Amino acid sequence: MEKFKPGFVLIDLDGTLIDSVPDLAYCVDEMMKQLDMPVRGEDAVRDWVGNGVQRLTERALVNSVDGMPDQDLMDKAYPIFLELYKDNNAIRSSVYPGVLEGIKWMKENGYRVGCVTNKAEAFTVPLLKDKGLYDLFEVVVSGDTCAEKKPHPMPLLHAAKLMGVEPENALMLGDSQSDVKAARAAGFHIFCMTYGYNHGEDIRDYNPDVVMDSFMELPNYLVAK
Ligand SMILES: O=C(O)COP(=O)(O)O
Ligand SMILES: [Mg+2]
Repeated sequence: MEKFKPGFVLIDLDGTLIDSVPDLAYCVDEMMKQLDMPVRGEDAVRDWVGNGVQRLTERALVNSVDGMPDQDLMDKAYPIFLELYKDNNAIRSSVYPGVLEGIKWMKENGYRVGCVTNKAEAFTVPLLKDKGLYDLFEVVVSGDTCAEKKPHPMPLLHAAKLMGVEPENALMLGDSQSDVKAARAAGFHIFCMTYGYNHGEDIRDYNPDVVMDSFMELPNYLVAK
């Protein structure tokens, strides 16, 4: 692929910037204990992340990526999860190796960067701040910023509009099929990370433009200053 210089780079959070599963799994399992139900563990939770905390709670309750719990159970469980995650969203989570270096390289080379996530804003902002990432982004679009979440293109188009950049001139960095679908529908270029969460599937099967093992590989595809 020929190197290019997008006018804007929009980066996914969970599974791309930050390994947030340890905190999410802790909260899922504490919730399950409070409900007198079996704990689910990190491996299961890793396959369920990517569609927001409400969908994660539903999946934990039914112990499957598909299906819906009874509304009564959900009404009991979801406030428990939210309360737990409020105090446990940046404790066990960590920034992936290479992320800071990659973003620093982009900024040194004149790139403008933003963050887009399906995580609700009440959790997104404190997590990015705790990990020292928040100030790197010109725009942060959370799961409840727009009427639709990824895989819908709306959050990406919203970010591009705020930045005054045409979608065809924008690049998304993500980890999941929702990122690929949202980027394709919005007209963004899309690079994906191999290390993230994609419901247990290989992200290569979703044909992003580029697949990378680390943000350190960005200079292989993006033009330097
Ligand atoms: O599922 C979530 O809460 C967020 O996931 P995302 O940051 O990968 O969009
Ligand atoms: Mg993700």
